[in-house]
Amino acid sequence: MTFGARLAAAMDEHGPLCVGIDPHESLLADWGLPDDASGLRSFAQIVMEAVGGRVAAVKPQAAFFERHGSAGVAVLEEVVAAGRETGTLVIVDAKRGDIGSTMGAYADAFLRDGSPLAGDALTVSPYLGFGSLDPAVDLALSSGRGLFVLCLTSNKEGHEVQHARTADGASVASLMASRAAALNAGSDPMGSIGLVVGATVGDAAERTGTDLTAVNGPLLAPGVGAQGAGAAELTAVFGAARRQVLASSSRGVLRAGPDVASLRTAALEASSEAAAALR
Ligand SMILES: O=C(O)c1cc(=O)[nH]c(=O)n1[C@@H]1O[C@H](COP(=O)(O)O)[C@@H](O)[C@H]1O
Repeated sequence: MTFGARLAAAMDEHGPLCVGIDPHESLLADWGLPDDASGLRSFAQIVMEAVGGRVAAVKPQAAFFERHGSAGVAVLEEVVAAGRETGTLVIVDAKRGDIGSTMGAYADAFLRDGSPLAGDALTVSPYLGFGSLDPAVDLALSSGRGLFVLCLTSNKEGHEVQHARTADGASVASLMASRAAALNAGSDPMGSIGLVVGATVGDAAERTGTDLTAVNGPLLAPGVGAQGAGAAELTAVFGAARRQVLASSSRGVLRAGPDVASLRTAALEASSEAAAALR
């Protein structure tokens, strides 16, 4: 089964929410955990116990694991394995992007069957040119995995690049979206090459001429919760494309920990809110 089909089924079953696993130093402290690999492991285990099998997806943010060195990367591998065991899709948020030949090695690490870091999808940056992602696109599609390509990001600096216009007047963001659309053409219920479009971006899709409905792929929408976006923003930003959206919240949910039951309640509430906003 393709990633697009598996994600559509998971969203139907659990609601359109991805819980971000971002073990910030401050969250580890709030949870009474040490800022080392053992604290990271406890944090990740608590999150997976709370939400594994109950939300559509989780999104471990690689940097928070990498900052603990190889022992932290081992915990990221454990999160990938826990997702597989609980039937929860894992989007590894590593935002990789490089020249094609090196991109092949990143693809091998994050998208190859049998690699311990290969979840169900990977976030990638197309700002070395969308074509530089080809090795990742090829391996994702041939292994039943997916990609989320940065398109309109939630940070305030993103417009410098993403809203810029090329010589023929098209915005960079709209070009990224049309490249994803071409890869997803004809897929049912949706393709496996998604985009990242922040829930905080307001009317950026319209202003940049980015046709999100035409993408026919999943739209990962971070920015829910801690960055200020809620139900109203999800509805306004995505409009007719809202059925493709996987809303993503990290700190907004994680703040409810470390109690497993409270964390689970926060995740399920966020999932219901996203479902209502995106219905
Ligand atoms: O690709 C992402 O996930 C991402 C893209 C984007 O445009 N904005 C964004 O915040 N993210 C990630 O989503 C998460 C947001 O975390 P919270 O603000 O705590 O919900 C972080 O892991 C970010 O790296």
